Amino acid sequence: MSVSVIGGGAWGTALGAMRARDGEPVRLYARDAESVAAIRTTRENPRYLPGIALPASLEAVNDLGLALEGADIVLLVLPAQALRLACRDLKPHLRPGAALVLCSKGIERDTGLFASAVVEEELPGHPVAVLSGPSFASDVAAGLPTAVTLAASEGALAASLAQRLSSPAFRIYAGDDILGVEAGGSLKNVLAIAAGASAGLGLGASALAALVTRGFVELRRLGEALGARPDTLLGLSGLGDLVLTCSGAQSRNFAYGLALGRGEDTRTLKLAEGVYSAAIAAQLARERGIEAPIIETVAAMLDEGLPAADAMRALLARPLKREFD
Ligand SMILES: NC(=O)C1=CN([C@@H]2O[C@H](COP(=O)(O)OP(=O)(O)OC[C@H]3O[C@@H](n4cnc5c(N)ncnc54)[C@H](OP(=O)(O)O)[C@@H]3O)[C@@H](O)[C@H]2O)C=CC1
Ligand SMILES: O=C(CO)COP(=O)(O)O
Repeated sequence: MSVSVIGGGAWGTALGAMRARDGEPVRLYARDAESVAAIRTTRENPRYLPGIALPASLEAVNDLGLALEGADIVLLVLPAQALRLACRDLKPHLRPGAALVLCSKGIERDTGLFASAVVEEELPGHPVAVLSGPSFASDVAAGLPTAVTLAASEGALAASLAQRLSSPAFRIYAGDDILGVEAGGSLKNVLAIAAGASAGLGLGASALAALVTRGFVELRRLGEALGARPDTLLGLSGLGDLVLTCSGAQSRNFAYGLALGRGEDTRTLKLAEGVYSAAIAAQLARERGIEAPIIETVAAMLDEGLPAADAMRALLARPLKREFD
């Protein structure tokens, strides 16, 4: 069963390198011809993963047809907002029955859909799984130990993909709660922006712990309202990834919040999926009558220009209440 990776950014390159480390041939599609040329000649992806040597059996290509030729397992590793259009480009080249493993962590802004629902609409008939959990691209590309979740609606598919895609340093736990995995992976990015803003304002480690904990309450409330199972949200793809992403500036979402807190320019920062998911996450919460003040506050900072200091003051000024309702 051959594996192809679509998306030559940090995460696609890291996952391709992880699979190719033991000499397995893996094709990595990047739409940017310069990145492809650089990977082929220097065995590095200088734009997205500088300084990390890529295995020789990872073949970078700029042609979707070639990337997907004979591929039985296709990892889609794209920003959530780019996924729908990319699916339309992939469609004519996909092998019938090829399994699609979705690696985006975000909510489509215009529809409120997670990746699996987008792919269901655009590429019906393909078996679908989602891969998510605490895993920085640079750690995985460097071969450091990582554990993540892979969920598919059929348990047998999840188990076989987990077996096929795991490596000694990349442990994949199988599951069947696609929506739970997607909700955790998307909402933790929004919450990490709040954590970064708190750090950028110099509010200290205690405030950070409070934000992460109360953020997790929101992740659980909204995740469950969207149909996630409680256990999933407590697992690697929920609590696990929230903890990692709120742990420091190695996270792009945390780094984005840090810049907001410090009043720095955010325009040149790397992809932070939470920026694109915050407003729709807040809307999904409102529509379901879910109290999500941290998510609402992040959306207000991003979309209404609410200064980070005012945002944190507003959170602190909320009426006191029981911890658990
Ligand atoms: N980085 C990480 O540690 C992790 C990331 N993720 C998730 O993976 C997803 C991708 O993130 P990541 O790889 O880090 O992001 P990057 O910003 O590093 O890379 C994004 C890649 O997607 C490509 N791309 C964008 N739009 C399209 C398109 N329409 N067709 C083809 N390629 C396209 C970009 O190409 P171009 O260069 O031409 O713009 C680029 O190669 C996100 O949802 C992220 O949350 C999940 C786990 C870990
Ligand atoms: O999803 C990630 C870690 O699990 C990567 O987080 P960032 O996108 O914030 O860097």
